[in-house]
Amino acid sequence: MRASLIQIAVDEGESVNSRRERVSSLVREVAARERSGLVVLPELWTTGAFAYDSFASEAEPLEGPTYEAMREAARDAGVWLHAGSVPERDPEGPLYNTSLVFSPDGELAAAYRKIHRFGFDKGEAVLMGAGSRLVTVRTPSTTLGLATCYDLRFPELFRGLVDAGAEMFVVPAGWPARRREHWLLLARARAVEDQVYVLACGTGGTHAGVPQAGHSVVVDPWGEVLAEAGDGEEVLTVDVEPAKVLATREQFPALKDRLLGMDPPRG
Ligand SMILES: NC(=O)CCC(=O)C(=O)O
Repeated sequence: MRASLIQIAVDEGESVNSRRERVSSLVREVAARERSGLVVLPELWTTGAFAYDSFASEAEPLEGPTYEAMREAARDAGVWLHAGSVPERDPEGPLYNTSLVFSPDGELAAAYRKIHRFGFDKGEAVLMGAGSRLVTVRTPSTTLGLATCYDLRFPELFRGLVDAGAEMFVVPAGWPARRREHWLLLARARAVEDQVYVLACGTGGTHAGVPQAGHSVVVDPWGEVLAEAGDGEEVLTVDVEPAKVLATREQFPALKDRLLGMDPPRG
């Protein structure tokens, strides 16, 4: 299975509408050129993950303009498309940071509302609601497990996805350059501890004064980095072998040694 991650440069000089059109074209071009079966985009690439001031004004209903543009792009290209995330406006609730996955016929295969919101007592953490549901997507070749950016710091979420059958974690992000080493380390850690592929797609450029880490990365179930992007806009294409997940788990069956019922400390 061939996967292409499109690391988008999210800069303020480009309007949301222009970026949406540009990214729709890119999805079609990349899928055709690279012959990808799966294309992945980053977190909140319409606004930028740190552009807190524009979350409310650019929020969309689930089936809003980004949904429409991405479903058409997936269908035209005939690919599985993880369209990254959008600021979603729930008519009966708060905003959510919602990832969208489309099948090659342009149907919505899954929507995942980010569970761990970033910002402590400001930013996304106060402007958006928290999702509560783990989401996996079955494709004909593998099962994807969905997570978004800051979720990467919470290993229990990923164990939950493994227990639900995930073999490939897809993690769109808008991670800042200042913590790039955490990003790379955590992507590899999740791959090694859960013996899965990790496809982690970030943003480049600078928005809201926050230079982005870039360095999208694909890690195999042994923790080897198969490809890593630089800082700017870039496409990473990698052939992944879903059978390698089972092979790794058979060769080194650490997941079987999990202790599920440990005693609490005394005292
Ligand atoms: N958009 C995010 O979730 C940012 C996460 C981050 O900066 C970090 O975990 O560090």
